[in-house]
Amino acid sequence: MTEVLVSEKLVVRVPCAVIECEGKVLAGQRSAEMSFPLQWEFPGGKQENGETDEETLIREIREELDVEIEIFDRLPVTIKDQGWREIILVPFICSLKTRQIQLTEHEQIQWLTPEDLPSLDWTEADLEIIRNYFTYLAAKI
Ligand SMILES: Nc1nc2c([nH]c(=O)n2[C@@H]2O[C@H](COP(=O)(O)OP(=O)(O)OP(=O)(O)O)[C@@H](O)[C@H]2O)c(=O)[nH]1
Repeated sequence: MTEVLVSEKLVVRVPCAVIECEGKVLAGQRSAEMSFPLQWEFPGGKQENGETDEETLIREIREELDVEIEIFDRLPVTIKDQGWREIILVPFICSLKTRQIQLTEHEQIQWLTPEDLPSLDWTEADLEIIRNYFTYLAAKI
C-alpha cells in the first residue's frame, strides 16, 4: 500500500451576515449560475487580502444587496470541507442601516422568523450556523 501525505488545501475565509430586522432574518437564494445553485445562504463572500472579517462583510453586503449594515455580534466559526478546499464561514449578527435592498447576485431573498429558517434548502454549512443562531437567541432570553 502506498500512503501519500497531502497537506496542501485551499482555505477560503467567508464572512457572512445573519441580518435581523423586526424579528425576522434575511435568507438569500443563490442564483442558478452559482455553485450550489438555488440553495439558500447567509449573504457574504470571500475575504480579500488585507481585509478584516468585518471589512469583507460590509463590502460583500454592499456588492450583493446594496445596503449598509451594522455588525453587533458574532457566531462561532463553521468549517466546511469541500474536498479540494476548506471554507471557513465566519457569521456575524447584523442589522440594516439602510433599507432599500437591491439584489445583484441572488435569485431572491426571504425574510423569515428564526423558527422558519430550517424550512429552506440551506447549504450544509449554514445548517450549523442556524443551530448556533438558535443557541445564541436562547442565551439572550
Ligand atoms: N456567502 C456565503 N457563502 C457560503 C455560505 N455557506 C457556504 O457553504 N458558502 C460557500 O462559501 C463560498 C463563498 O463564496 P462566494 O459567496 O464568493 O460565492 P461564489 O459562488 O462566488 O464562490 P465559488 O464559485 O468559489 O463557490 C461559496 O462556495 C459558498 O457556497 C453562506 O452562508 N454564505
